[in-house]
Amino acid sequence: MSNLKAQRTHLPRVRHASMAATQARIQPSPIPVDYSIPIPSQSTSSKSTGMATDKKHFTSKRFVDAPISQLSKAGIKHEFLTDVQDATLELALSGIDLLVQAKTGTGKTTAFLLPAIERLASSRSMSSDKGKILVLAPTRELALQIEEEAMSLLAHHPYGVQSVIGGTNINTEKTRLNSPSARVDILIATPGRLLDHLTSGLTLRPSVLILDEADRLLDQGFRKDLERIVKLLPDRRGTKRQCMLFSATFDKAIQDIAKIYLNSDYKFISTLHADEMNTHEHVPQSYLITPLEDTLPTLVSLLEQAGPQAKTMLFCTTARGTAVVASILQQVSAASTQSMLPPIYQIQSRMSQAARTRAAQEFRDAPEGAVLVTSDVTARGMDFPSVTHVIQLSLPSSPAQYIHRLGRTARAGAAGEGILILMLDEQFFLRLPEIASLPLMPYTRLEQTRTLNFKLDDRSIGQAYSAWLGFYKSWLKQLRWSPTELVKQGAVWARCLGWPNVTVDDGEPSTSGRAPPQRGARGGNVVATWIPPPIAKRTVGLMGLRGTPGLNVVDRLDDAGDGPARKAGGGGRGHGQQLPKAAKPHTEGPSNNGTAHPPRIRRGKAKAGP
Ligand SMILES: Nc1ncnc2c1ncn2[C@@H]1O[C@H](COP(=O)(O)OP(=O)(O)OP(=O)(O)O)[C@@H](O)[C@H]1O
Repeated sequence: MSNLKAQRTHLPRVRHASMAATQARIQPSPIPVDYSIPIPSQSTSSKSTGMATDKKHFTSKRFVDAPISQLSKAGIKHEFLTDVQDATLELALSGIDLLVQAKTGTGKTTAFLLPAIERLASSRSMSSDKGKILVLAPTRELALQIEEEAMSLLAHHPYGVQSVIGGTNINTEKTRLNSPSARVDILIATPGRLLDHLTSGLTLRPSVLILDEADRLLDQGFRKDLERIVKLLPDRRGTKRQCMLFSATFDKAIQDIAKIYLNSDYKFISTLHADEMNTHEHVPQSYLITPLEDTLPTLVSLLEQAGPQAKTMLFCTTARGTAVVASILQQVSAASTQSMLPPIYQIQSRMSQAARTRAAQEFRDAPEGAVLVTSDVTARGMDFPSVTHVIQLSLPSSPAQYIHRLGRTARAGAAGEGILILMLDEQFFLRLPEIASLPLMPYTRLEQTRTLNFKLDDRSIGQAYSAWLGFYKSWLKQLRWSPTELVKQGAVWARCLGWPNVTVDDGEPSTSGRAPPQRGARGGNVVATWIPPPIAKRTVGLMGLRGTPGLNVVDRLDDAGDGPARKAGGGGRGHGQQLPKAAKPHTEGPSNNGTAHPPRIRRGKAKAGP
């Protein structure tokens, strides 16, 4: 991946040569940056990667000289303020409302926490009110990370912090929130869980309200929750509540919505210069176009080329997709003694919160050599140290999401590299105005891809297939796909994941006069064919795909979630199965990559989210 990284010249089980044959041979080169500000603790190139680093988001102002308390100074681990910290500190201390845009990884968390803590300290209020500073974040992991940073900044203050997030025991949270002796001066929350508390009796009177990743919190997914939360807080006009909204991305529409939360004299601060890209210029960004069938082998080859020392975040489109890709990588890694893959971790919203938190911690602690396969739950705000590579597999959900995901590398002036893998029809993404203006170059360093051996269970393939259809359904217009084409492509993906052929009785008596090799229970020919994974009628309806040919629609999935609900003596997929009436089996597509077909397992409780 890095051109300076040692590359393998020969990969095992070579399948075909250069993917890049049709792409221009342009080598991404980092743009020279200004290193004039001395940062003694950090070098300008990364020893492990040789990649360029960028210190230009640091100022020459020191925290020791900043207008903040000694208690706060004692808790800060950094020497120089970043540009966003410098640009916002005094304004935020004055109590004015702020809308702040600054690049990923430039220290926005300190930029909002520090002045909020200072205002609390200067009020000298030691009341036991909870959540005097209320911080909202879109994901649980981010809320936990902000809590950590708040604890560190509060190390010498007499104040306390608590997070309230979904997926954890709400009663434990309530006990602390109801305890008069527990200090919860800063409350950090995900919107859904905060609403649960507010609607079950928690009263908050925050004097500072902060929205981190504010554009995400104000977009469709969270907007209603946010409106309800604000209604459950005291009317802003009757209080002197300060509101601060931070993100790396704010489009015009979101800026307009943001005004609802801000006083009319709010200040908009952007540390992005007018002609500057929203991503870091020193991060080489490249894209790789591949047929859908080659996506997984390409991905594995990329990861192997990065080598066992690379610390990579690999973003997938859906939670179910993340789970199958993680499983495939784990199997590929375990199966080959020659595998160059480092340990594989996984985070997605279908996992228990305990497993998510554990995976995040393990990946955070890995000094180098790890892959975190993840859905968008870690796309924003997460500050994993030393991430050398960000790979985005298939379409990001928006240009803003591309920027946030890429921002998981090259943080705080460190080095990094981003690679976007798109299938052929997804190339329109590169032409979107916000993306076309970025320094994205064709990736030309992939020499070989290889054949993969893995096994996924029916349930996982079925779920990933269904999630895939759901994800791409919302991109049909841009992909120029009809619903039928979507279903056809979904079948290709299911085959890539190893959904195998079955033998069916076609119900047709032989007309050839010759005896068929085998007769089925319906008296017809037993033939090998391919039937897509079953998908519940209700899901098909919700996706707006009712009546689309090529789906294997069933009334409902069985308990295992991997086949039609079985009645005595029939249904289900397997040897000698009858063709479902609604199913038009799709028989094209690649071979199943040599995958086998293990037993079914029970399906867990359904949860929503990436
Ligand atoms: N003044 C500073 N000097 C050096 N490092 C800093 C400074 N301020 C913050 N950092 C470090 O920079 C990293 C990124 O900070 P932070 O997570 O707050 O960035 P961010 O701007 O919020 O990023 P994102 O947009 O991805 O949420 C963290 O590891 C943090 O400790």
